[in-house]
Amino acid sequence: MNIAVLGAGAWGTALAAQAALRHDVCLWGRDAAQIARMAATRRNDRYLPGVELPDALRFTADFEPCTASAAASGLVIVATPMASLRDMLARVPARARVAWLCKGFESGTGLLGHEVAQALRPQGAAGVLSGPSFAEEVAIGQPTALVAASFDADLRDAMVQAFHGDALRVYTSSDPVGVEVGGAVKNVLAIATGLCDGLAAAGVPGAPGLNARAALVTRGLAEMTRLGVALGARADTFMGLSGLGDLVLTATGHLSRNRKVGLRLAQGVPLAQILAELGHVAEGVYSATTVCRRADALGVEMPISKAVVAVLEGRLAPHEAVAHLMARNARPEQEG
Ligand SMILES: NC(=O)C1=CN([C@@H]2O[C@H](COP(=O)(O)OP(=O)(O)OC[C@H]3O[C@@H](n4cnc5c(N)ncnc54)[C@H](O)[C@@H]3O)[C@@H](O)[C@H]2O)C=CC1
Ligand SMILES: O=C(CO)COP(=O)(O)O
Repeated sequence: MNIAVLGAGAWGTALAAQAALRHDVCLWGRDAAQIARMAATRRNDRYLPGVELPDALRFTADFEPCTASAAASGLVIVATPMASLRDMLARVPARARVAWLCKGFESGTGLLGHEVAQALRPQGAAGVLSGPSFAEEVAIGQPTALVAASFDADLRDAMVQAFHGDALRVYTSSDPVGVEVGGAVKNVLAIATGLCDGLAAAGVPGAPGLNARAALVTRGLAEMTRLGVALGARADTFMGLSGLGDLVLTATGHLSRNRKVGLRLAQGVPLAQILAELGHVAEGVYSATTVCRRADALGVEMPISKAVVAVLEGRLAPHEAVAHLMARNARPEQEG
């Protein structure tokens, strides 16, 4: 299969490297100098240091030829952050089957990826590839399970054909709404668990511990599911790879950038400094406000996400956010 991967960050590079073991893959990046370095060294030292990239992987800074051949009969994968999805979808040829890897809500419009795609390419096959998958592990062939979601069965099959292999298991889902809500909200919740664990590590008296982290993950899953169902998702999607699976990974895994944001905020480091040091996108920082805005519009309660927004905006200190959550009234665990 002919595959174009658009965006040469950590995740685009890792997935392109895996797919290049079996397919003709072209990795496009906007920075011509970085692409030239990658072609010369067969490494991506800026975003995925220490990983040897396969000889067969092609690199280019030339958008049209890379997407034209994949659009004809293959697959185009958008691997940029959410903020650039609209721009990428507008540039990809209309006839292409296209899927994206980004996890978030579009700032400003508040749209999920499939909503952006519906607005820009109402007739086109579009989908999302998600699930618990740190780029660093996928890049070196460590076992990983993903979920390929689309309303279009043909596109789901194409994603399986492209990526299912020895190290990657690709499951399918016809619920892109649920898959996208899971991917977006788990980033916000990972900031929350990072905040808790950061307070504990700092030895703050009465700081939340392991009990609190388990409670955050579980109640976070409940609020993620509430929002998803209100947006038209199936509740059982949230018990799958893109919901519970990715939430557990990102909320507890030390490789998570979103979790790192929470840990560093708990140490009192200013957000701007954290983002500058990170060197990668942490989508939860940009999606948190939108998550709450969409939830408010639907009358969905999301107390953990709201506490994260208050900390990101500097309205609550991390320990105050925890106290705020603990002060909520008692309620039934299951609603409805
Ligand atoms: N890193 C990971 O383990 C995973 C990341 N994701 C998601 O994938 C998306 C990308 O993440 P990463 O690759 O990790 O980010 P990253 O921060 O490592 O790299 C982002 C890449 O996108 C490029 N980019 C940014 N704006 C662009 C534009 N307008 N046009 C073209 N290229 C542009 C940057 O130059 C950079 O190469 C995010 O939404 C993230 O949540 C999903 C699963 C795993
Ligand atoms: O989505 C991810 C793993 O599935 C990556 O999470 P972070 O962006 O928090 O590193």
